[in-house]
Amino acid sequence: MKKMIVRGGQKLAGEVTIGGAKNSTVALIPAAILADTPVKLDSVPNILDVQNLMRILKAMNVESSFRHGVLEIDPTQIKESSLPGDAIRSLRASYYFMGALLGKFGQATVSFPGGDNIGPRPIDQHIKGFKALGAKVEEDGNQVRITTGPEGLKGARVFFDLVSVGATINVLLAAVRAKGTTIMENVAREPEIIDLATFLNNMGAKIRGAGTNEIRIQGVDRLEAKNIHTVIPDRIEAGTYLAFAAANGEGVTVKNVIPEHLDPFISKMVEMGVKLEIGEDQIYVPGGDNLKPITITTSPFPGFATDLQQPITPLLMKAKGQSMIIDTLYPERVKHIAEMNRMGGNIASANGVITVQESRDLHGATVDACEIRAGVSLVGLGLMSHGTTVIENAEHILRGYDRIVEKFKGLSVDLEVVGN
Ligand SMILES: CC(=O)N[C@H]1[C@@H](OP(=O)(O)OP(=O)(O)OC[C@H]2O[C@@H](n3ccc(=O)[nH]c3=O)[C@H](O)[C@@H]2O)O[C@H](CO)[C@@H](O)[C@@H]1O
Ligand SMILES: C=C(OP(=O)(O)O)C(=O)O
Repeated sequence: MKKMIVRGGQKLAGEVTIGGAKNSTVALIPAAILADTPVKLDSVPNILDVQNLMRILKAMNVESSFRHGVLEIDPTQIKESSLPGDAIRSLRASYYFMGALLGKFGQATVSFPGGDNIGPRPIDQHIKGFKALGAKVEEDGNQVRITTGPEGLKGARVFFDLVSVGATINVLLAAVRAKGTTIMENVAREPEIIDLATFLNNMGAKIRGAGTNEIRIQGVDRLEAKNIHTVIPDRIEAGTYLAFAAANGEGVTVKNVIPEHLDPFISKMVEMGVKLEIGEDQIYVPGGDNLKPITITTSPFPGFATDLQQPITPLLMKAKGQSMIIDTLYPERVKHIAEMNRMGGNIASANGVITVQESRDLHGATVDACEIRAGVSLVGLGLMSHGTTVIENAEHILRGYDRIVEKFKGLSVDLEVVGN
């Protein structure tokens, strides 16, 4: 188990450069197996999810190498094989191999994925989409087996009952090489979906409408990578540093940001009274005082991201009065609350509403990361507290935060990761 040691009372100051988006990268890597040529991705974050995806690729005889943010993947010798269950279970996005393998071979056998423990995470909409394309889906214990007849996948119209990032991406991956046209309605509009569509279109795919609520895909026989694809900046990592800089900073510039991807988050910070200076691709945070409480309701993009409700919580704890969070996507995403209250917080959750009171007397404690965003929010709170905070199960944070120790060092903050 890895532990993160956070010494309280350290202020963030200086610059931090945001890495490539985890939630793009974890879709782009499975998508790479659809290519008939080697693929190169740039601005890839150095995170555990990438290492685990590389292990899954290796099991399929797909060689990959990762150096200085460049990930090279050679899927030309790919073989259908059984995939390592521990790697599959270590991250959510391993379920994208269902769509990608289905697109490539017309069949896939993949274990149920892992990912953050943030409440129920069904995959019924993914399965609905695969079935609409003509696949047969059987669940056998912990495995999902998806097959097609000799005809393979056939383009179809799919209407999703709810907006799901994962289902949109998974069905898109299957449809890219299906015969004919697929029309997906009520799809997610997250920037990471546009990034994936851009990557695939540059290889010859015919995907239109990514970023709107209807995507049309005309299946193609071949995909060839001609250029290196640069992953978009991680808006969740950016939001995390912006919130921590406002809560506990003395002037921080967050670089490599697409401010439009953070509109609802930025407007909530401004509503609190944080005086952000927003440039074309960077945001300066002078630190925040006399903050007003706010109410946040999470929703699919372009709404306030559920992945940022926990990272903004340390900032809400500085506001004068009670803030409220309603997480419509994951009402049970509350693992951080007990841990923060052990550090002197006063947070409660009832009937789907999280209430966050101002907390002045925060102190370090031994706490559990629980999951990626709960874990990182404890880093932010630890820095605002007296004494030392030890965050156990820090692997959760390292799943998705690129070179976090190095980045905090660049902000004059000394974090330590210990253990194996
Ligand atoms: C790797 C990745 O990109 N992860 C993100 C992705 O997760 P993920 O793709 O798993 O999240 P979804 O967008 O699918 O989930 C949205 C909501 O739909 C529900 N649902 C989803 C699929 C389904 O078949 N049936 C169903 O009921 C979920 O329980 C949830 O309440 O989007 C989430 C919501 O923005 C983010 O928190 C995650 O960081
Ligand atoms: C929930 C998240 O990730 P995943 O879907 O990979 O579990 C997240 O990034 O906040």
